[in-house]
Amino acid sequence: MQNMEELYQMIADRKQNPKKGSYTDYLFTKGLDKILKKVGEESTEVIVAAKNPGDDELVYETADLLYHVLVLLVERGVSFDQIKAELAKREGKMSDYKDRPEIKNL
Ligand SMILES: N=c1c2ncn([C@@H]3O[C@H](COP(=O)(O)OP(=O)(O)OP(=O)(O)O)[C@@H](O)[C@H]3O)c2ncn1[C@@H]1O[C@H](COP(=O)(O)O)[C@@H](O)[C@H]1O
Repeated sequence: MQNMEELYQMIADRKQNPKKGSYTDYLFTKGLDKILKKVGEESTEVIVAAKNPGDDELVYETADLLYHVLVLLVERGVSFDQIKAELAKREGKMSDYKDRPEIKNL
């Protein structure tokens, strides 16, 4: 069982120590534009899956999207701790969302 942080570390390790034949290595070799294209494709697939009945396709496509987002973060040098810190900052602060100016102006 792999949690998100472990998967991030595995992907980061692939970048540091490329493994021939690895799909992750293939993405890093292709570069940022290819990774962004995959994130875009996988996002669309999640949307389509969510509109279809049943959970299996949605679960599968969400796992694909999360993996590709983690590859993107590693490629851009954003650490998993940065994401955790951002989420932690929001903890307990988002319940008054209706008072936030950017929401009011929608
Ligand atoms: N979690 C994933 C994971 N999720 C999805 N994928 C790959 O993402 C690809 C998505 O499928 P697509 O059909 O959209 O893409 P494709 O046609 O294969 O590729 P493109 O030609 O579109 O680039 C598949 O090849 C999947 O194998 C993943 N590949 C690797 N991992 C994990 O990443 C870690 C490193 O794995 P390696 O890449 O094998 O080193 C391991 O822990 C793996 O479990």
